[in-house]
Amino acid sequence: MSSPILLAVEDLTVSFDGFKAVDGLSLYLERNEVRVVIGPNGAGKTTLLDLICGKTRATDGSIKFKDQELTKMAEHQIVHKGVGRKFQTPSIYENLTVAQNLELSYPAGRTVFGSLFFRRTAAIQKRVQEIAEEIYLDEDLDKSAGLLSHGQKQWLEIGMLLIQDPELLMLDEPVAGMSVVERERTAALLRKISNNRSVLVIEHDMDFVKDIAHKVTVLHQGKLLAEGKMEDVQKNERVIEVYLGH
Ligand SMILES: Nc1ncnc2c1ncn2[C@@H]1O[C@H](COP(=O)(O)OP(=O)(O)OP(=O)(O)O)[C@@H](O)[C@H]1O
Repeated sequence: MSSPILLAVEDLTVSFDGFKAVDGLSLYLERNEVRVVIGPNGAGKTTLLDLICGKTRATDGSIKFKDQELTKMAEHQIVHKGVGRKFQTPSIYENLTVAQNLELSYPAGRTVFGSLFFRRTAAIQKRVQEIAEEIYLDEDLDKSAGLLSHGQKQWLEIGMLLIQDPELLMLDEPVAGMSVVERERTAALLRKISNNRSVLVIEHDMDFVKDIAHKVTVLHQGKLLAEGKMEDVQKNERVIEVYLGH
């Protein structure tokens, strides 16, 4: 049987000119877990995701994904291992349709960029349809992505990651700027996604966090301040002092 731990971060540190944005952090993420990382501005949340996806190099410590060390790998290799990352601003192709955006993200899609319109195989179309249903965009497949609402654009980008079937999906503030209804649908989407993959989310919206988190990790000044179920973390006096009380 495979280990329940999908991602093991141990003693991770990154120092920018002597300033430790992430400082001796350890964190273990299980398969099918939704983990939310919270903490005040500058706590090191985004830097943690940057380290895991290879955008930033660690100064010290280790990041193991399925027992393989990621800290020395290039970003594209990490993607290939099964780690998907969504940044705060959606990076979709606004002048292509929803379907085309998804097709381009299909694992073989980029290599057929030039001949995209001739290579819509049945397998790709089926997968695009499945993903579009999952992200609530199956009725908008032929719509230009630029015409979608802000929330729909966020879902499309999640779909563009899902079509690559990552085992770990990382999202930076996925519901920022979304309406209440869009937030609820995003929570349902993330719960569904985690049936067969792990999700690591940075979020400031506490109602949303309560809705999705199996466990919460609180960072403060690059270090682990608290970790556990949201109901317990909420009662932690230090967490209230540095973050939730504000
Ligand atoms: N490349 C870099 N060079 C120098 N300092 C950096 C770099 N990247 C991040 N930092 C610093 O590290 C600290 C942590 O930043 P980070 O963006 O990870 O915080 P955060 O918890 O995501 O905050 P927010 O909630 O505001 O997004 C900040 O003080 C930031 O200025």
